[in-house]
Amino acid sequence: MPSKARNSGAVKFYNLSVEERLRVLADESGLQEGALQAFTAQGGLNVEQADHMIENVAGLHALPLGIARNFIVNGREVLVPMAIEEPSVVAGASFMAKLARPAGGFFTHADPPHMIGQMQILDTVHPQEARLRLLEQKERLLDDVREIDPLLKKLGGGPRDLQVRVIEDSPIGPFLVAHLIYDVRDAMGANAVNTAVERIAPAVEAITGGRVLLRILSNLADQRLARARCTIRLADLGFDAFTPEEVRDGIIAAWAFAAADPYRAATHNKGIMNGVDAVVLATGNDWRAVEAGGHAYAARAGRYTSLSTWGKDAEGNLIGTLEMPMAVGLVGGATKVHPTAQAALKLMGVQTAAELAQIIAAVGLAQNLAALRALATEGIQRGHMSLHARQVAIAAGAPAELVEKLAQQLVQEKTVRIDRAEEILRAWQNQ
Ligand SMILES: CC(C)(COP(=O)([O-])OP(=O)([O-])OC[C@H]1O[C@@H](n2cnc3c(N)ncnc32)[C@H](O)[C@@H]1OP(=O)([O-])[O-])[C@@H](O)C(=O)NCCC(=O)NCCSC(=O)C[C@@](C)(O)CC(=O)[O-]
Ligand SMILES: NC(=O)C1=CN([C@@H]2O[C@H](COP(=O)(O)OP(=O)(O)OC[C@H]3O[C@@H](n4cnc5c(N)ncnc54)[C@H](OP(=O)(O)O)[C@@H]3O)[C@@H](O)[C@H]2O)C=CC1
Repeated sequence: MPSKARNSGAVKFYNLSVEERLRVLADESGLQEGALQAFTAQGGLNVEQADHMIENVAGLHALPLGIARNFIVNGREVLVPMAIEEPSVVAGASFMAKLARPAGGFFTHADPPHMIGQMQILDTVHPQEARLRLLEQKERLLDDVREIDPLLKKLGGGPRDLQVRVIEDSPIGPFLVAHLIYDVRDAMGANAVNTAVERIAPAVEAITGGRVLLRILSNLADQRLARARCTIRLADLGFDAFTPEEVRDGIIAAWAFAAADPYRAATHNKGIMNGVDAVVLATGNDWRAVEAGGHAYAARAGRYTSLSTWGKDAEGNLIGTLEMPMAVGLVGGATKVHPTAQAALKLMGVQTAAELAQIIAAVGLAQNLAALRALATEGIQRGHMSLHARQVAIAAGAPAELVEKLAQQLVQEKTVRIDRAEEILRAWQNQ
């Protein structure tokens, strides 16, 4: 069901209580009363459910779930759930989505959900000849794979290609690698792919005369890229004493640093992953898989670099792009089991895994912009630390009724430090 969210920037959402926010979200998304119950402590994952998810369960580990506002993705208003412990990320994403709105928000698309299953083929007498034998039998092998999963076949998924290459230089000498390209539809796809490569391995051994050792999905899902772009009008970039041109050119120079230097690129991409991981996590998807894929893709040319690009268009507006592997699903893993993940998907109103992947790319790009805009102007600490101050106040032992007051005091003093927070608390208690 598509989300009916109206212009989510119209409400000062962050000034509401948690209960009021839930009511606003239900109203904006057109969901039934109670559909977002899973966002509350009473309605989320319980220990009994958790006990069936992993091993040796001893309890639950909760994270804050915030909602990024103002996102327009391909013309549609989207409310974006983000599970993250770090202050200023949700605010930064919401702010940049607001800046992107006048030029239409985010424009995204994604490749078909093609995942790669790898087979490592050892002990062939002549790897190059074995490669050709395998390619000659490609259609027969793909036909065999097609029959493994009738549901996926019915849904329009299944095998798409078999690619074979020889790795000439490895610590154990040359060997053959086959990639089964598999359309996993709305799944992340690890299980379907792993099943398929394990099933066809004996046939691969018979054809090549070799021994198939590893049969496993590759997390470098470079056949399943998600892409997002946005334009920020020059006029909307001015900020404090900084002219729009200074902000734009600062952002471009900050990106150039990441494009050219891996030490900076790691931090730059961490900023992108602040947004990406938070949505991946909120929807019950495997963030290790997305992280591994993203960083491997960033190093694909043999040198680790930025996942995004920033530049200017003919009118001088700022333009940003992000392209990265996005292996996320709507059906498998924890997405179907975790009640909060189910509610998060409903709130976004996504129908396909590809649609979810595109929203995640948009959030990654917005998050990158938030960090670059702050870094290239006032620095990261003012915006970040003023929101971080509440966490420092809690860590210093402030009771709930004093958290906000203490945080404000720390920000005012420009000393967001736990020792100072403890000192202030002691002074208040002795009054
Ligand atoms: C934090 C802001 C947004 C403040 O920015 P500001 O200028 O103080 O904000 P504002 O009060 O003018 O409000 C502007 C908009 O921000 C949002 N906003 C504002 N306050 C809130 C709030 N309390 N709760 C929710 N949303 C908030 C909201 O959308 C609001 O619009 P409105 O709704 O009022 O029309 C800005 O300073 C910012 O974007 N900073 C960067 C945040 C960031 O990148 N955090 C990541 C943590 S640092 C890191 O891990 C990565 C890094 C930095 O190393 C990556 C890298 O190096 O590239
Ligand atoms: N390297 C990695 O990243 C690895 C990750 N994992 C884990 O794998 C999990 C994700 O695996 P995944 O295979 O997605 O999950 P599942 O196997 O749980 O779910 C996918 C299955 O759901 C069924 N299905 C129902 N409807 C659809 C639909 N519309 N589109 C596609 N499939 C549908 C299909 O199974 P059927 O046809 O059989 O009913 C499909 O194979 C994650 O938990 C991840 O952590 C595991 C191993 C390695």
